[in-house]
Amino acid sequence: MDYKKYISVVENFPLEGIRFKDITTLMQDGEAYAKAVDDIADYAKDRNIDVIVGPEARGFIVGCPVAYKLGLGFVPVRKDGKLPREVVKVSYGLEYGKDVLTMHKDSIKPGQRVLITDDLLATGGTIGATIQLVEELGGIVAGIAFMIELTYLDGRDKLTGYDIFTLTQY
Ligand SMILES: O=P(O)(O)OC[C@H]1O[C@H](OP(=O)(O)OP(=O)(O)O)[C@H](O)[C@@H]1O
Ligand SMILES: Nc1ncnc2[nH]cnc12
Repeated sequence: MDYKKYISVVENFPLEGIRFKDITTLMQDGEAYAKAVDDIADYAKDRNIDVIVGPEARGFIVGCPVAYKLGLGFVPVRKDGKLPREVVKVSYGLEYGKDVLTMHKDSIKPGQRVLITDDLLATGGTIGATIQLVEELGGIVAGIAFMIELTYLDGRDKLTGYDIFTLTQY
């Protein structure tokens, strides 16, 4: 599928100079959204995944339907102050800011094989922080899947040693 046909590129959002890749137009199209989920689920199938992990908010849009399709659980990674029980925390930088991510301490069991999902790989800050949280809990990052990769930001360089799958690249 030519995913770029369904993704909108918005200039200067949310800041001057950023070319925002908007997946809401892809999600609006049932066939394109289903194909994106199926392609990521196919990638995950041979990787012996126990659980899917995705960061708020767009990581949920990708990870939850993949988890449902594979019959697996989904663990949310959330910004600080959103999860009600004991958490592990990490701070990280993004293409346009800085934030703190958290995960419930009991959400991953040591040795579980994890697929991390998100809509987009930019600088790799969000996924680098998500990997740190998963590994702090003893999880094994068995794969990382994105709909979009912004190759000009070299996010992959922060993720060397991990298996990365992306549906389309800019
Ligand atoms: O590779 P990075 O430089 O970390 O950038 C990519 C991240 O930025 C966006 O999330 P954002 O923090 O804007 O939050 P949202 O999903 O809640 O919109 C996007 O959904 C990725 O998670
Ligand atoms: N250029 C971009 N478009 C959409 N989401 C993003 N997250 C970080 N950079 C982004």
